Formats: sequence, C-alpha cells, structure tokens
Amino acid sequence: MADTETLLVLVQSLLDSPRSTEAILDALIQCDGDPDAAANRLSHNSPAKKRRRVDLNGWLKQSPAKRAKESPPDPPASPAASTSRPLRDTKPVTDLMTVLRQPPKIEKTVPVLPPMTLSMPALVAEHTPCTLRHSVLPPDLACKLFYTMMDAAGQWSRNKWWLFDRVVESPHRTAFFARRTNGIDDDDSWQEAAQFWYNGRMTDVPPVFPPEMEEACCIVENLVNKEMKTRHRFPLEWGGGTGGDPGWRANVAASNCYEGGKESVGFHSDHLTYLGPYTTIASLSLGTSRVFRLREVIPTEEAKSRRARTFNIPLSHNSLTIMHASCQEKFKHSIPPQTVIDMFRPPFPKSPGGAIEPSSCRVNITFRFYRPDFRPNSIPRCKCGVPTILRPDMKNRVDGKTDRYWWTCYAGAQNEGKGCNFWQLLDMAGEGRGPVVADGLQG
Ligand SMILES: O=C(O)CCC(=O)C(=O)O
Ligand SMILES: [Fe+2]
Repeated sequence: MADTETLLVLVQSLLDSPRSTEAILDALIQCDGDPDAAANRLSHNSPAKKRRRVDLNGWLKQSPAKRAKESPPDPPASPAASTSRPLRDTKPVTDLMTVLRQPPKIEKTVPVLPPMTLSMPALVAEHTPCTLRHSVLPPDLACKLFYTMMDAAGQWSRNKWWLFDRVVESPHRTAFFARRTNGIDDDDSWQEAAQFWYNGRMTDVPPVFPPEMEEACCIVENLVNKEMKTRHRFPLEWGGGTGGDPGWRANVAASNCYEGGKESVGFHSDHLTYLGPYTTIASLSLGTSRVFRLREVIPTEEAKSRRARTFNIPLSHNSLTIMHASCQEKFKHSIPPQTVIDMFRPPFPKSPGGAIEPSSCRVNITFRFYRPDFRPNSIPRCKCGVPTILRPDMKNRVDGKTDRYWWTCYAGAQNEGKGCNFWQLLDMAGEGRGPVVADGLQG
C-alpha cells in the first residue's frame, strides 16, 4: 500500500487545491500511474461527478439486485488483510496495484535472493525481528484452547470493507477480544477499538477472554516480557512499565481462523492506531501448521541497491511468534494460501473417551497491547469525522529507523470507499502521548 500512498501524496502535492483520494486514484489509473500526468489531468478536468453515499451496513442490507446497480469507489486497508475476495462482480476492475506499483530500477548487479525457510528459532532470530518459540503452553491447555476457539469460530465473521468500487471480504474468519483485567476499565472506549477492528462495522461489546485464553495469556505475557528485557528498546516504545508493571500487557486479542489451505491473509503490516509506534505483538498458533511469511519493505533510498528477501516460517501447533518492536515498521507479513497442508491430529479428544478428529484448521491468537497513551478517545478524526488509522512511513526509514508515522483517513473502508485526503504527522509530544522509552533514557 505504501507505493499507492506515496503516489497519492505526490499527486496531491502537485495540485493547487486538495482533491479526493478517489479522484486522484482515477486520474492515476487513466495515466498508467504517472503522477505528473495525473496531476496535469486533474488540473484541467472538472472534479468527478459525486455519487450518492450509503454506509457499508446500509449497502449490505440492500437487495442483491439493487446492490448490483449501485456502484461504489476508492481504496482503504483492512486492519489486516490485503488479500481479499470480491463479494460481487459489477464491472471489471482494473488491477490498480499493478498500475500503481512502479518497480524501482534495481541495478542488475544486485542479486535476487531466493525465499528462505526459517524452521529453527535461531534462524528466525538471525534474519527477522521475531522470536519463534515451540511448545509454549502445557499440551492439554493448548489443545483445550484449540477446541474452545474452534467452537467459537463458527460465529466469527469475515471482515468486510470497501476496496475501490466493491465490497471485499477477508479470506478468513476473525474475532476481537478485550481482556477484563489489565487495563480494560472503560468499556465504551474499547468498544470503539473493536468496531475498528471490523473496519468500522458496529459490533456488540467485545467478548472477554475465555478462561483458557486467559490462562494462555498469562504464560504468553511472561514470555514476552522476559524476551523484551533482552532486546534493544526503541525510543518511541511505551515507556511505562516501572515498579510492579510488567511493561507489555496483553489487554486485547484478535483471533483468526483459517479453514483449510485456501484461507489466508495477504501481506500487510498491522495498523498502529491503538498500539503506537514500535509495538510488540505475540501470535499463538493452534491447529494445523501454516507458513508465516515475512518480507521487508525496502526504504526508497535503498531500493536500487538492495532487494527484499521472503522468509517462510512454518508455525506449528502451540508455537508462539513474537513480532518485536520494528517488525510492523520494517516488514509485512502474511499467511499465504497453501495447496498442501498436513492435517492436525489433536493430542487429546474433545471430551474424555471421545474420538480424536483430525482438522485442517488453524486458529491464531494475536495478543496485543493497546497503549494507554493511544486510547480510542485520543485518536484524531479525519474530515469525515471518523477516527483515523496510524501507519508507519515504511519507505522513508532513515538510518534504518522509522521516525515518521501518519494519521490517515480510514472512512473509505466503511463509507462506499469514499474517504477524505486527511494526512497528519504523528506528533508524540504535541499530542501529549507517552511516556516513551526515550523519556527514561533522558532522565
Ligand atoms: O495468522 C497469523 O499468524 C497472522 C495474522 C495476522 O497477521 C493478523 O491478524 O494481523
Ligand atoms: Fe498482522
């Protein structure tokens, strides 16, 4: 997405007056992704005809025949997926990413790096900002948690959002949980966070962690905090966690269920809206083993001299992947579709004496720390009046560090794809956020 964003900003900067994202994207498509030509076209053309607005829920409630006649626009991002299934076929959609992605002219001498499989924790640590741990929970707890999540997953929904002119849905089911303890003191506030996990769709109050998840979470929290103590800390990381406070608290969790090898999640980095810069995310894998794929986003200034490498990490049942601080800033991750997967044979039956049923499902639980200084009521709203999302400026890392983050409009995900062109630089001090690690270093 960063390529598109860069082009959007570039075109906007070439124009005398602000134009909608939709109009800029249309112009870019017409001009084969050439920003100068797109700006020129926009300067000479009158703005595109306005279309009637319906919100996503409204649109989904319409009859299929009516929906097919209505034609929505524009690009957002889901909290996670970039791989998506169109819900309907109206007109053939130009593959915008193909149009917009302008491959940098890499020097021929820069070697192409073949994908590398990292099956051992030591290799994961060597090549990525992640930690892989096998067999993290007691086997019976991992198995019970798998059954609990599988029972619940039937009720989970597929995320739906607008992508250009159509509603798409994620190729996996997802659910969001808020922890009753450790920071969940204001239900309304976390309700908003849950709502935005589902791309702005109204949700009931998020469920609390089921007992097995709570038990697993305590183990994960300990492991993560221990691991974090051994790592380099980044200046913008959460700087609380003094005294009895463990520092990293899993106060929310998002869970995905992938049924069979076809279900997946596309390359993305997680939105940092409530997580803040340099977040740590711990992902517990249950069920059938799947490949977790990581690929670095090469900063623009290095794009000619260095290529990204794809790393494949097989994640087995009861393994924990910790995406450490800087992973969301530097890497995108995905669970790619697989033509072949091994069936998972649970080590224990669901009920005593029952039969063991093999499964082709994987459930993962990402334990996340929603930072006290990024509470929902502190998130800037865009011109549409909707909370913005926070994204790192991945392409403009300087000396390997990201120090720029953008609040950007996210309204398009729910509002027929129509958003505004709101961009605001994150200003930690100006927005009264912190404490951060850097504060501790100064004092
Ligand atoms: O299933 C996984 O391990 C990754 C899920 C993920 O990236 C996400 O939920 O943001
Ligand atoms: Fe993710």
